[in-house]
Amino acid sequence: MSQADTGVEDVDLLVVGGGKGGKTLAMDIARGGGRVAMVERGMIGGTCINVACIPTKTLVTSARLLDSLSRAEQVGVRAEKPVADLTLLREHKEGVVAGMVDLNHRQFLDRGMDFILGTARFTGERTVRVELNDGGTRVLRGKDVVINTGTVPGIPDIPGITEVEPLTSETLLHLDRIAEHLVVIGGGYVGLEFAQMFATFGSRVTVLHRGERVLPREDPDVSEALTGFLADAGVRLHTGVTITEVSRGPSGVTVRLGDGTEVTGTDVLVAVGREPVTKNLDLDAAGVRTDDRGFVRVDDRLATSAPRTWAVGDVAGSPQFTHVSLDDYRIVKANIAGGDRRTTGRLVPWNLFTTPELARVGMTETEARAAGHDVRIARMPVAAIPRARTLRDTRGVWKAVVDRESDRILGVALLGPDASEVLTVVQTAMLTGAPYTLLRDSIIAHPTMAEGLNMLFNAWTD
Ligand SMILES: Cc1cc2nc3c(=O)[nH]c(=O)nc-3n(C[C@H](O)[C@H](O)[C@H](O)COP(=O)(O)OP(=O)(O)OC[C@H]3O[C@@H](n4cnc5c(N)ncnc54)[C@H](O)[C@@H]3O)c2cc1C
Ligand SMILES: NC(=O)c1ccc[n+]([C@@H]2O[C@H](COP(=O)([O-])OP(=O)(O)OC[C@H]3O[C@@H](n4cnc5c(N)ncnc54)[C@H](O)[C@@H]3O)[C@@H](O)[C@H]2O)c1
Repeated sequence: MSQADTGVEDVDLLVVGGGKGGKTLAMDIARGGGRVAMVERGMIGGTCINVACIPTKTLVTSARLLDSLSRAEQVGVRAEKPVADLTLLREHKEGVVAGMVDLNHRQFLDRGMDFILGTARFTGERTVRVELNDGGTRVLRGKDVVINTGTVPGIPDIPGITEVEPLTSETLLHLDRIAEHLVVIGGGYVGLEFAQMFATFGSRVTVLHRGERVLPREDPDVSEALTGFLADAGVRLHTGVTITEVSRGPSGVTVRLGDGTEVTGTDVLVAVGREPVTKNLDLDAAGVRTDDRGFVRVDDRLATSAPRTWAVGDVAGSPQFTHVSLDDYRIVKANIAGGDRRTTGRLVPWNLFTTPELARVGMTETEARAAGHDVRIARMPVAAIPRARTLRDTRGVWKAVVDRESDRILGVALLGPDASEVLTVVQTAMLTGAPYTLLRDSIIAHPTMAEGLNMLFNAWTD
């Protein structure tokens, strides 16, 4: 690393914030011999492994085991009164997270990057000043700079909300207690995953959702099917609500609704979306423009308004999934090297890790019809799949949307056990442009959940 008289350290690549896309790029370029500095303010490995995907899915494993044990006798096993144990749950979650953080840290050092724990702030084009966590400052300038500072939980503008100090997806993971009655504001990904998990752990759970139905981007039949399974798990869902005020009293937190009714819980979780981490970055100094919500403005090459300054992941307004941040890395890596890779038209799968889980890729029926496709719809209960019978878990429904003219698969919604694994098979077929008949007519091993694809693409509703 070169250090001129000015005290500015020059590097080939400067990564600001160590999220999925940024850390992967930093490791890659450092391994190839480039001079790389990555600044991270505290979470080694980023949001996903510390306070988001990994801890939540680690706890989903616990909730699913409890769910399976509640049905143990159906599979010939007696399991006396299984319960969630707070201390063990915490140890389980912290063990998995610590293992991944440690692995990430060792990889950062092994690949030869300068991994800097501190908070970065721009002072000029492609230049940051870093307040080091252990004291002192450094100033770094990159030939290329990648902004990957992520998002944090948003707090809704509801009177009284700050005063009641609501839980967020991050603080709930401290697991100091299993709430007696958890009131969840927002029925999106975060709200629904936590709601079902805590209902299974033994909490009373009430979800208060603004829209007329949860997961409004999904077809109504799919979100209704999911809602039914949440109700079976004990989640009470109120849709179409307006929250007018929140206050804390002797019996807990009271949420007042627009129709005059009240819901009082021991704890309240806000899960109304996430905000970009750009406020204290002084992006103006770098010539980087943001949109009206604070996300970094990028073009479809993930270039910002400043030269050789890129943004990846949540902060760039990309769909908020770790695998998308990873794909942003592929795009920026190619473009830094002079290529022309773009985000336009990429096929993004995602999964909601409820039980059963919802796996999605491509268009919904509603979206496909709105886009002018003449569609065929295939729909099948999971109970039709032999593997589901052997699992004694026949909850769910699979749906496919196919273009009638070309036979190409436009999208699927798979609600059921192991749906997230089966999804990749469909996604791969879609990426190849194959007709649906590929999945209908391939030999798929029996008895697997994927075998259901042979059946789904024969289950036309019209
Ligand atoms: C509860 C929950 C569950 C989720 N589950 C899933 C899931 O199952 N699957 C999935 O694909 N996605 C999931 N997500 C979404 C996923 O976590 C995010 O999309 C992903 O983490 C975004 O990564 P990123 O690369 O944008 O940056 P992040 O991982 O957010 O990293 C940004 C980093 O920048 C650092 N930083 C910020 N400002 C500065 C600064 N000034 N100086 C230095 N460092 C800074 C932060 O400390 C942070 O480590 C979940 C999200 C939540 C909240
Ligand atoms: N399994 C996964 O991949 C996973 C899991 C969790 C989070 N995530 C990512 O994180 C993102 C953020 O998740 P999220 O659930 O916080 O946001 P979200 O945008 O998915 O859902 C928030 C919901 O809260 C509702 N809402 C907003 N304000 C409200 C209010 N005042 N009262 C009641 N309801 C209100 C909105 O209508 C919205 O549907 C997700 O969109 C997703 O990309 C992914």
